[in-house]
Amino acid sequence: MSFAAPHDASTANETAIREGRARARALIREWDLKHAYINGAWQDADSRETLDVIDPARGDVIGAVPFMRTSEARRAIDAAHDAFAGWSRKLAKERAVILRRWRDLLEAHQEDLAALITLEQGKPYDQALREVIGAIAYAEWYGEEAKRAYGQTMPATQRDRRVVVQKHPVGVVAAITPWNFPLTMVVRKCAPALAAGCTVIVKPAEDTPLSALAAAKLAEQAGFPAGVFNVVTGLPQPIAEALTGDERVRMLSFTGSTEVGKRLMAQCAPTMKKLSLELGGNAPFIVMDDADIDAAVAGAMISKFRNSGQTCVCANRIFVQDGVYDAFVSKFIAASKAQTIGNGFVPGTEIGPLINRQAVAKVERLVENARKAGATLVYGAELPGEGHFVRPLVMTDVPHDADCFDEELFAPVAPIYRFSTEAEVIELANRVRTGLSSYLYSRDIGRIQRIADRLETGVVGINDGTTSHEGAPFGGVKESGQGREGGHWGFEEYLEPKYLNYAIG
Ligand SMILES: NC(=O)c1ccc[n+]([C@@H]2O[C@H](COP(=O)([O-])OP(=O)(O)OC[C@H]3O[C@@H](n4cnc5c(N)ncnc54)[C@H](O)[C@@H]3O)[C@@H](O)[C@H]2O)c1
Ligand SMILES: O=C[C@H](O)CS(=O)(=O)O
Repeated sequence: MSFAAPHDASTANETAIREGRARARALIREWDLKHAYINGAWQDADSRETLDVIDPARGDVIGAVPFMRTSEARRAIDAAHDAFAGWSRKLAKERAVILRRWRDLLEAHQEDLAALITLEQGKPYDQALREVIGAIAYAEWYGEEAKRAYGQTMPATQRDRRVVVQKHPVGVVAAITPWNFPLTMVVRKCAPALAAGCTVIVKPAEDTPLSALAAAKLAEQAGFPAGVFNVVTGLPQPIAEALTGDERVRMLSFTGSTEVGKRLMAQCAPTMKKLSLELGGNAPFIVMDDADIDAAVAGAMISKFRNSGQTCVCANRIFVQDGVYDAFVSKFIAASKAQTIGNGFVPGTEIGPLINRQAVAKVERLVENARKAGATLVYGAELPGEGHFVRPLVMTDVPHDADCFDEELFAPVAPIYRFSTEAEVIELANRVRTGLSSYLYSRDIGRIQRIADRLETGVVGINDGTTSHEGAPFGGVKESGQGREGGHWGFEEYLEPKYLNYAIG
């Protein structure tokens, strides 16, 4: 399968691309984003080796970061461990002030940070800006939450006893983050951890390390003490082995694929680390006969194609009930055809490139498998492609035993499945090993509640294709992970309760 070329390289588009790239590259240059950040110092790899960072839209090198391995990861653990006593003993209010400064700096630089995200990850600029706004929201939330690590007293069961419950920070936290939200995933983990009094070592995805380094630059300016916030760059395994194998690291917070999550879970077992795992999804998007079809199409477009289909909550299986199937399919194809694909810096672009060649190869494999299994490709032009661009693809008649029923497509490819009854679609929706998010379009409140009660996911969008909220407990069940991010739930992940039992004589 070949891939769409970016929309026409008109003068106006080329100017927008040139200016956007220039803005992002100026940030990389002026903030000197070519060193990792350990113990309050910007450091190179011990070997002086570097890893290139690639623009997924153009395929060219846009930067380079230190290729660090075990020794540098150990130095980061030393720093975080040494800094923990001082940071955890600060008043919650003192930590809150620094977090608020970090939030304000993220906001002050939001447009430059968005340009950096578009350059290293490829998403359209307006979506990148929304990502930065999302990161600001998490930093704001946890700057406030820092002061709410509330304990508890409880009625004594003996006259000469009193019980007091306190909350204590877990300790040193390792945070391993994905490439699809290169800034928000860092802030969504580090803000609650830092608010709780933990110290953090971040290992960002090797495809998108620059946003994490930019976050560190602003953390330094915000006043986090040396060793409290560290970023180690490089290929994952040697760094992750050091982080998971060291007993001084008391928690791993990981966002990424279920496959890697399982591996890291096993690596953490010997040192009994606390885990927060935000793993893979495979969202069912359910459209009932009584749904508002136009609203369902609009919601499916957002849920399917946001971030070029590269989010953990993207609709991965679209289920449409018999009575509205033909109407939905024709409207959805028309809307898909209208999507503007190309370089994320061009205003109005809705779909950018996939992150890398492996992602393109994966979607090629899944589409070819579905076609051979009997799926019909009802829209998806065979265009000469370049880079990592994949035009929106709509498939119908997809068999339930096609690989894409169980695997995340992580691309702008929409498999549509027909169903007849509530019971059938609930069984189909739940027939997978993951359970992160799901979507349900209906106007019958009884039907909505009946189905939502039985969907095996951590998040349900009701007549809505997006579900992000910094105060809500985001996370999944089954093989989508454990733990939650967002709100007080995300804060408690980084706290341990301790109860004091007083004999008062
Ligand atoms: N649940 C969520 O909140 C959420 C959010 C974003 C992405 N995801 C999931 O992440 C996946 C896509 O992201 P991805 O491709 O970056 O995932 P990935 O698992 O390949 O990589 C995620 C992170 O893990 C690191 N990593 C990779 N292999 C490793 C190993 N063997 N040991 C240690 N670390 C390793 C990577 O360098 C990266 O930093 C999808 O499955 C998506 O659903 C989930
Ligand atoms: O990709 C995973 C993100 O968590 C999706 S969202 O930004 O939280 O909706």
